Amino acid sequence: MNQSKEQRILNFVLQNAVRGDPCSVMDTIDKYCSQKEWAMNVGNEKGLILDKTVEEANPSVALELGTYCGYSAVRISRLLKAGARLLTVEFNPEFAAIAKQMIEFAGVQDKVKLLEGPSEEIIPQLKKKYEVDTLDFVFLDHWKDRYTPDTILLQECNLLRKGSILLADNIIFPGAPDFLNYVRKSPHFKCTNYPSHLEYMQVEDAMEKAVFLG
Ligand SMILES: O=C(NC/C=C/[C@H]1O[C@@H](n2cnc3cncnc32)[C@H](O)[C@@H]1O)c1cc([N+](=O)[O-])cc(O)c1O
Ligand SMILES: [Mg+2]
Repeated sequence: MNQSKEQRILNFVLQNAVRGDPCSVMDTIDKYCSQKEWAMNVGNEKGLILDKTVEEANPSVALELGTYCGYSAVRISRLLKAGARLLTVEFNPEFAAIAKQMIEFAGVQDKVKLLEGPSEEIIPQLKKKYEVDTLDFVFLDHWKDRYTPDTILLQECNLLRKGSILLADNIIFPGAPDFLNYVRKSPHFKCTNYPSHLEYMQVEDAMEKAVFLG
């Protein structure tokens, strides 16, 4: 059976990146996806906005919705302080298996916990099953129509605290109009827009930061 694109990306990393070096893994994925096959990794331009926001949050506990191949899980976890952890949620078993190998190859497996399943099921389990008190940082990069319901669910589960930072990818392309409307209209969030470009393309895109005000 011929390989999936995600398997080809992983193989290219295993053969070309430096084991235990997160930056090498990120650069190798970006090289493959800009030169050979496009894929929906956050990429290096929006990745720099992600880096700065993670550094601002300096999270002890971070959540990512939509692991895909693990590019942003590697990107985020490489910046975490000692003892901090990233929980990343992925419901596609094939992508989860790829991401697990990507995370291990990058050497960040001790900082990352990959939770396999739909976000709407996992989020309500975070406190009891995964021993989360509150989340310091959340990266939303899963199906765009899940951004709003999951942001509401995070609040309902008391997983956000004053100052929790949400960062959402793809505000312009493919777009998350209802999420943008929701957070910008809500008195509970202070929003900032970061114009950028779609990964590996000269297409406008943006990220939105939404700080929870309690
Ligand atoms: O569609 C995009 N992203 C959706 C990402 C989806 C990823 O998150 C998982 N997922 C989805 N709901 C989930 C719920 N629970 C768990 N995993 C979930 C999917 O199995 C996939 O691995 C996208 C598209 C473009 N684009 O140019 O077209 C560019 C981007 O940067 C993108 O992020
Ligand atoms: Mg994205």
